[in-house]
This record gives sequence, structure tokens and C-alpha cells, in this order.
Amino acid sequence: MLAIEKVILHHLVMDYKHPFVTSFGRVEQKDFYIIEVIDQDGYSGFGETEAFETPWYTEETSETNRHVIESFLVPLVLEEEISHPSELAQRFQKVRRNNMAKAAVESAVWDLYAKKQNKPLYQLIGGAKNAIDVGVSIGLQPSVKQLLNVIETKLAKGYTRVKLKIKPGNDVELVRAVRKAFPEIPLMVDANSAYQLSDIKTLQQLDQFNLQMIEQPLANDDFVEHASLQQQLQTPICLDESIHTYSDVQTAIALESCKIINVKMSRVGGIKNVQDIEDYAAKNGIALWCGGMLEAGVGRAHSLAIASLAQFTLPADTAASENYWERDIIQPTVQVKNGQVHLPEKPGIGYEIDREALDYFSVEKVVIEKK
Ligand SMILES: O=C(O)CCC(=O)C1=CC=C[C@@H](O)[C@@H]1C(=O)O
Ligand SMILES: [Mg+2]
Repeated sequence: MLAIEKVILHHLVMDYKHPFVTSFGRVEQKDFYIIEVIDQDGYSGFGETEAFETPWYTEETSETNRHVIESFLVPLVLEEEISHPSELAQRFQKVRRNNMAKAAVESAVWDLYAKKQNKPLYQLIGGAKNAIDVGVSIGLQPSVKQLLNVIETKLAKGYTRVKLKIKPGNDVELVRAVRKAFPEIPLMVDANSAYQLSDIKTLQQLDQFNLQMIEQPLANDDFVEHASLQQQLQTPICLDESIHTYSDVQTAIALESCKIINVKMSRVGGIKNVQDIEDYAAKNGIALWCGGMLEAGVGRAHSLAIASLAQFTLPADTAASENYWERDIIQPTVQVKNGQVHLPEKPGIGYEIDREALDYFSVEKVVIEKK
């Protein structure tokens, strides 16, 4: 039994090495919370809030994460002992949606539980491999020349697949230039919902470039229109922003809105929900892969653990710490060698929290104790 006695919200602000630009805008810093849960025996588990500062990607923000965690989720964790972290998804159903807030707390309890079981988290959740193939996601660049240079440097670091951000006006010719320079590389594009079904002619032109997939071309609630688009495209559609729940996965599969799903633990509300989605995707022959949220080390470690599940067959967007940060908050940092991250075999997330780095980036600490 886990009796959580204390929860600490470490409020951190970290600057990215380079701004990340998508069809929605720029991300330059990460203002977020590391959630530390501490139990009766003094064990700590860690989770990370992954919402951005503005609600462009999902409806959540770093501030709504804090509000929901502090006012609603932490009281639910403290009120009663937990026999297994998979119970929390159900306990959190008293709070609607707010998946990123839920995932940060639930994943921290999984880390704590795995540490007490003396097992790596990826093994505890049923991971099938201990080396993860890693691709890299490259934001929109000021010019094609700069984009080609960035791709060159990432390929030299061994990444196994390149994902480009596209938006109307920065699409067919951009991909043509990249394909010309790199005819063989595994390549995909992500539109972050920048298109409408009426843009079909443009999207069909992308079929000529042998892309692994087109990620989230249409709006986040357009299951029917994605199905119509998929019927008229050869390139597989991958859904990202559309998928928040198990039932979204059922809808996408039933309507044939996509052939591939990008799973982010935070977007679907935690590790238990990822396990259920993985099970359903396996039964229905839908390929999964683990997306990234430009996380810091704790969130990244959780992403890597879910990427070890058997149905996650395509390279993950889990680039190395040095891709984002001058200094990360875990030790060792995430390293990519020959296109893979080797999962640490230590208990829990397998990476130590770098307490000095945590203090360095900390702007506030909220401590909530069981009454
Ligand atoms: O490197 C990563 O962590 C992935 C970056 C990335 O592509 C994304 C992060 C967050 C929001 C989006 O812009 C995007 C995605 O849509 O997958
Ligand atoms: Mg995406």
C-alpha cells in the first residue's frame, strides 16, 4: 500500500536552447511543474506537467495544470491509500478532462511505486524493449537553407527519422527541397491542424515524397473529415491533437480517420490510459509511436518508458536532452547513440533528479501535506 503523505509542486522556468516554431507560433521557454510525491517510507516519485503556457496545443496551460493539481488531484491522492498506481485513472474521473494535470500526478505515483518494487518503470508497465529508436522533430526555420543545415546536423547525430513542421505556404516546395537534398531519409511532416479539407489538392501533392505519415493535418475534432482525407491520400495520416481518450482511439479506428496514432502520455491522462490504448491498438492493428512535448528530463523519462511498449513500432520524438537544453534536470541526461536511447535499468524512471538543477530553475515551491 502506498500512503502518500506529501506532494511538492516544484515550479520551474527553463529556457530552450533554440525557439521551437510551429504553425501556431513560437515556444521559447518552459514554465512548468515537477510533481514530487512522497510516501510514508520517505520514497519520492516524480512527474512533469507538459502543458504549454498558452492553450494552443490543448486547452490546458501550465497555470490550469497547477490549479487542477493543487485544488483537486492532490486532495484525491492524499485522501486514501493506493494499492496500485493504475487505480488513479479511475479516482481522477471525478475531475473532467485536464489530462495533462492528471498525467503529471499519476506518472509520479508510478515512478514511486516502481522504485518501491525495485523495478525499472518500463518493465513494470510491460515494456517489450530496452532500446528506443529516436527521430527528431524540427520546427519551422527562417529559410530552406537553414532547414537543410539543421537536418544535416541532426542526421550527423544519428537520428533515425526527421519530422518537419509544415503550414500553408510552407509545405510542398519545402518538402520537395528536403527530399531533393536527402532522397533516402525516413521523413514525415506535422501540420498541427493548419489545414482544412478544402486544402486537399495541396495535401495530395505530398503523396509524391514517400513520407512515413502526415501528422494532424486537420482540426482536432475533425474525425469525419480526417477519414475523408485519408481515403483520398496514399500517405498514412497520423492523429496527434485529436486523441485524448480511449474512446477517441475507438472513434478514429472505427471511422478509419488515420492509420497511425501519436501517443503522448500527458495528452491521454497518464500511463494506465496509455496501456489501455496500446492494448486496443494492438487488437486493431494500428501502429503507435511516442510523441514529444519538448519536455524536460522527467517527462522525457516517462515518454521513453511508454515508448518501450510493443505496439510502439515507429521512432519516437524523444530526442536527447542536448537537443533542447543547456542543462537538464536529470542525471544522467538523455543520450542518443546510433539513433537509439538505451533505457536505464535503475528502479523507477531510471534517471536521478538533479537536485541542484531543480533548485537552479526553481521559482517557487508549493508543499502540500496530508492533514
Ligand atoms: O521534440 C519533441 O519533444 C517533439 C516536438 C513536437 O513536434 C511537438 C511538441 C509539442 C507540440 C507540437 O508542436 C509538437 C507535436 O505536435 O508533436
Ligand atoms: Mg504533432
